[in-house]
Amino acid sequence: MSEPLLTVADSLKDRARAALGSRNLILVGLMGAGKSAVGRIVASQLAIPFVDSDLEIERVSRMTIPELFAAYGEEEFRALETRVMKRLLKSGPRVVSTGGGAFINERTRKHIKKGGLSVWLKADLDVLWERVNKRDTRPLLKTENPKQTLENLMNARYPIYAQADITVLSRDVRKEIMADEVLKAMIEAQKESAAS
Ligand SMILES: Nc1ncnc2c1ncn2[C@@H]1O[C@H](COP(=O)(O)OP(=O)(O)OP(=O)(O)O)[C@@H](O)[C@H]1O
Ligand SMILES: O=C(O)C1=C[C@@H](O)[C@@H](O)[C@H](O)C1
Ligand SMILES: [Mg+2]
Repeated sequence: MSEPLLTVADSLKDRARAALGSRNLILVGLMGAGKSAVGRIVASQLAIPFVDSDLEIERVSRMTIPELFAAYGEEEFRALETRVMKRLLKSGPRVVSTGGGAFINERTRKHIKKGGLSVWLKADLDVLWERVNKRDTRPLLKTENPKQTLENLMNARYPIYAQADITVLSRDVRKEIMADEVLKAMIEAQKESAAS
């Protein structure tokens, strides 16, 4: 009896999984880009563990992120984020969705660069705003004009996110489609590095 043919979707997952090897896949980008939502789907497609650094920080500190910011300030939060990220990236493969500021912090960025393949989910202001304005759980956006703050963060941070290994445009399409785009970009990046 002949083997069943692989479907296109299966081969996409298998090829992306092979491209990753034992490295971690680390999603970076601004609040609302879809790191948590898309990362979870990508991990399930690749059949590897998923971890969200914001949730892990909340788990180990037994505090929410707004509580951490209020009690200790951003600097302490960043120090905790660096420690958590270093630990999460020690062994792979896994998909790690980061908090929006993780890749911006120099020490955390070093761990991410060393810890695997980084993917920037890059979105425009309107897409981000549409997603983040529904909840007020992000301390950095508790300002008089949060949309302007988001735009300022984009201007300051986009040149740094651009250092990620791969950039995927986070558009206003279903999360599953975005997850497939991440898998395709992983395969393309592997082809390019094999050719160079
Ligand atoms: N492609 C998408 N289509 C529709 N909704 C999306 C998409 N991606 C994300 N969302 C929704 O937008 C909101 C923000 O997404 P998510 O929490 O994944 O962002 P994030 O990049 O992890 O942000 P943060 O840095 O704050 O953790 C969520 O409610 C999520 O379900
Ligand atoms: O963009 C940021 O700096 C942040 C994003 C969130 O994921 C959280 O990590 C926190 O609210 C800070
Ligand atoms: Mg998130």
